[in-house]
Amino acid sequence: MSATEGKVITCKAAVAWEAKKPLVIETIEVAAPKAHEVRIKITATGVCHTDSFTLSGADPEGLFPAVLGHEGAGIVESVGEGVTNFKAGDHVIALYIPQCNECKFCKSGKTNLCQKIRVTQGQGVMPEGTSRLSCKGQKLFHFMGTSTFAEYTVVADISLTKINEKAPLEKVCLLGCGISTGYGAALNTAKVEPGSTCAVWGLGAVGLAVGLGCKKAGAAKIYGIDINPAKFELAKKFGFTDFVNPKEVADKGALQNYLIDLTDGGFDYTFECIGNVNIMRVALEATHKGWGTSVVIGVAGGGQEISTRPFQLVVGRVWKGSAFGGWRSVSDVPKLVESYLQNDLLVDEFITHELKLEQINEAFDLMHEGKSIRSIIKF
Ligand SMILES: NC(=O)C1=CN([C@@H]2O[C@H](COP(=O)(O)OP(=O)(O)OC[C@H]3O[C@@H](n4cnc5c(N)ncnc54)[C@H](O)[C@@H]3O)[C@@H](O)[C@H]2O)C=CC1
Ligand SMILES: N[C@@H](CCC(=O)N[C@@H](CSC=O)C(=O)NCC(=O)O)C(=O)O
Ligand SMILES: [Zn+2]
Ligand SMILES: [Zn+2]
Repeated sequence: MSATEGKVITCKAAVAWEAKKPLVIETIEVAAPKAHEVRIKITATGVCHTDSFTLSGADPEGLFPAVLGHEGAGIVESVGEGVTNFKAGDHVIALYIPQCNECKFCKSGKTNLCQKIRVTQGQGVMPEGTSRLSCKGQKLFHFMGTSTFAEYTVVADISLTKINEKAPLEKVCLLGCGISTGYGAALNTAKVEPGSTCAVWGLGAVGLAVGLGCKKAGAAKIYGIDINPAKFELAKKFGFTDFVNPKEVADKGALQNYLIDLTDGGFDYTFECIGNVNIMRVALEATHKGWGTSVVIGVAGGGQEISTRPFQLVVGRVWKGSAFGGWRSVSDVPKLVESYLQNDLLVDEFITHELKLEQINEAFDLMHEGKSIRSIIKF
């Protein structure tokens, strides 16, 4: 039994008091876990573009004040009543898509989108309806069921997976979102085939991981498309074979037409990893007539809509979306950790910066300046 079990823990967290404002390092209170909840000591968290998206105010589900962060790993500090699958000391990764194995979605075998606690997760509270986080007497909202920008957090016991203790938590925390998302979008959602041609818009962690997935699937060509050419050299490590900077071909007409000419009819698979609805259209229309598949991964702001001529679909192009790469979180994330430990999945190569919690706003700046792939906050 830990010394803190059953007690409120006072610790540091980066609090998002309001949209569009830098995070503030505060002392917060983290209440003990209730039934079917687990309190974790977070040891490391990545900073994903989705954290920035929500902080920007564009997320219709964005609530403030909140503790953001959803790419975290750590060690179980204590468990609430009825928790049977975790104990203090377990090494874990927090999961923003849970896996209950009981809901209609889990039982369908057709999706990884467990809906057991999705409503309360979107309301920024635990499944029982209240928050475990507070600061200066004020309630803080949870974020994506994880809130990993804090030294301690509380998650539902279905929003957590136990991993091999040999795995370095400050690396494999990235399997809680970006890497798993891109890798799985290629393997599980698109189901890229050997010999195919692929194109990825947006060479952040998500896009680079799509490249890894396409390479694993045996793609013949993997195009990286980004307006920041500084990403191209690094992307070669992730399997990318060719690069296009849209700014450099802007005088050659619509990008999709340019790419269709360049590739003898278009790509077999394309992936949008930016969150830009105009690029989602370009990515769809750059796929090959008759069979091309385009996967939307990027998250676009509230009110944004995608459009294309329906004829694009009539003639066989397929538009799909992917959340967390289609992985069934509790079962699959430990397997991804094993792949990493067996040198079958790159993880370290995504990490460009290691920062302290006090430096978390620098992680957002580095992302916006295009200077980072992933910054890791080490606690
Ligand atoms: N569906 C899902 O499960 C998930 C979705 N996401 C979303 O995926 C997207 C990517 O996330 P990160 O890799 O963390 O972002 P990031 O900010 O690290 O990378 C985005 C990249 O897009 C490039 N870019 C921006 N505008 C562009 C344009 N017009 N044309 C070409 N390239 C352009 C940037 O230069 C940058 O390299 C975000 O929208 C994020 O919210 C992230 C994780 C999971
Ligand atoms: N809250 C947003 C949608 C945000 C979103 O699309 N989230 C992705 C994960 S992004 C991770 O970095 C996702 O998997 N969504 C599935 C879900 O159930 O939320 C909005 O309301 O538009
Ligand atoms: Zn993310
Ligand atoms: Zn479920």
